[in-house]
Amino acid sequence: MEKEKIEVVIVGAGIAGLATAACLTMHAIPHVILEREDCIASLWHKRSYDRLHLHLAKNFCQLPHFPHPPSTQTFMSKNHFINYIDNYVDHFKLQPRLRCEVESASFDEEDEKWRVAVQDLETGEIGEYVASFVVFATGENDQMVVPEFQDMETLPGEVIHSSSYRNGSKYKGKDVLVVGCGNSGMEIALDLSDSGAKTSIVVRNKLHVVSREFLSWVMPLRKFLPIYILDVLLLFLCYLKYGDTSKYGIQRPKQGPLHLKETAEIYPVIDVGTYQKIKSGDIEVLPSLVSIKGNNVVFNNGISRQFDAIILATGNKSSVKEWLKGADYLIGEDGMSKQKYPNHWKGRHGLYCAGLARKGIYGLADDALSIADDISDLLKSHDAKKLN
Ligand SMILES: Cc1cc2nc3c(=O)[nH]c(=O)nc-3n(C[C@H](O)[C@H](O)[C@H](O)COP(=O)(O)OP(=O)(O)OC[C@H]3O[C@@H](n4cnc5c(N)ncnc54)[C@H](O)[C@@H]3O)c2cc1C
Ligand SMILES: NC(=O)C1=CN([C@@H]2O[C@H](COP(=O)(O)OP(=O)(O)OC[C@H]3O[C@@H](n4cnc5c(N)ncnc54)[C@H](OP(=O)(O)O)[C@@H]3O)[C@@H](O)[C@H]2O)C=CC1
Ligand SMILES: O=C(O)C(=O)Cc1c[nH]c2ccccc12
Repeated sequence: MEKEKIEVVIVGAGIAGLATAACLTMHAIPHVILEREDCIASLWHKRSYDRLHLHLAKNFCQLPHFPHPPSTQTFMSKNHFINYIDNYVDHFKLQPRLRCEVESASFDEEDEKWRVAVQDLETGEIGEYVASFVVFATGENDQMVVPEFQDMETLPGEVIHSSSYRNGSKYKGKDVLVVGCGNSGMEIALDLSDSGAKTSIVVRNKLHVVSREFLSWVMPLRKFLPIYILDVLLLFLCYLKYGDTSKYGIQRPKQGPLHLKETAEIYPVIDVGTYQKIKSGDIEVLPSLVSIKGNNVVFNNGISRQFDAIILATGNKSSVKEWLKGADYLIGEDGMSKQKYPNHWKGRHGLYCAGLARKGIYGLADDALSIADDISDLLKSHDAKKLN
């Protein structure tokens, strides 16, 4: 591949990258979207389980300039959302370059341009884009977090990460352990149990279980009421619904769910039926996993159990630090935006990040709008200077 000049390079054709491209299209700004996978929105197509429904109501889950029609269900299914993204791409005529991985990006002080090194994963060819602006939209969930447990390799059964789990059909009648009780682990445990697997889940820390409906009542009030009042309201409603969750091995943190989301970027667990199954004993809660010795999995309360399969629902992380160097002022150790919200999206010399502030879909939609507006303003002022 040759050297190619373009105004804006967008890294990642997830929804953040696509939204940014759509907003640039609205400003008629030339750009290219580079995507490592062979499809757009790879997280939704390839790295999520079948029964997934969005946790937030549809009005929090739409991309810029393309609202959901009134007929759309409140909590969209994964397939419905994928369909929406496909329509978005068609509507804005977006044409990402697939199977093209960005390997590095650096700013050339001399000609004040970004040099973005890419590899065509089909041909192995290396190429370069020269751009005035780079937007990285590589996601907060790009790489699996896989813990190493002592002697893990001695387990004869299957061990997979939650991103490879699709449904529970092959686990019927099997003993399955889910490690991790974030939103993925809790819903996968429910799915396994519904599919007839004998299901256990490791809960090693305190967490907030909140109802999806209650959260959707409280979310729109964020504009009018302080978080601590909303947390009191949400926890009161959850208490009426769930009672004291600590009786069943789930202790709530001292601080409220929305406060923790806001200050520590910890997502609450949105319950879609798992808690009832824990209460009824259909799903067993176990403490931290210590080691694996052949068939035996040992927990920190001393008990040891046997499992046919383990699903590691232990989360994901950003990968941007691997290829983007010299931007430590913008990206923290965790590969997420480091600058304070809402000014987290803009770096120096035309560098931007979209979707790395842990603000869900509507957060990345805001990022896309802000970034495209900013690039448009810069280009206009640049043109005005040239004319003067
Ligand atoms: C199972 C699951 C369910 C979720 N549900 C919700 C929800 O209901 N509501 C919500 O608000 N959020 C949800 N999230 C959070 C979710 O991460 C975001 O909403 C959204 O998908 C993020 O989009 P993104 O474009 O930022 O990242 P991604 O969708 O991860 O897209 C990033 C893209 O960049 C590509 N890429 C990465 N590095 C490179 C590189 N070097 N070169 C080229 N391409 C690269 C990747 O292949 C990927 O396609 C969910 C997350 C998970 C894991
Ligand atoms: N329907 C939807 O909208 C869905 C949305 N999501 C979103 O996707 C993102 C990723 O979620 P998810 O995949 O659940 O990842 P998370 O990072 O949210 O959760 C990971 C979980 O694994 C636990 N864990 C990590 N390491 C270990 C270990 N060694 N032993 C035991 N437990 C461990 C963590 O516990 P600890 O807290 O102790 O570290 C935590 O409970 C989130 O933003 C989530 O909200 C996910 C699924 C569905
Ligand atoms: O509003 C935010 O800060 C978000 O990140 C959106 C969001 C995604 N999942 C959630 C769960 C509870 C509260 C907000 C969110």
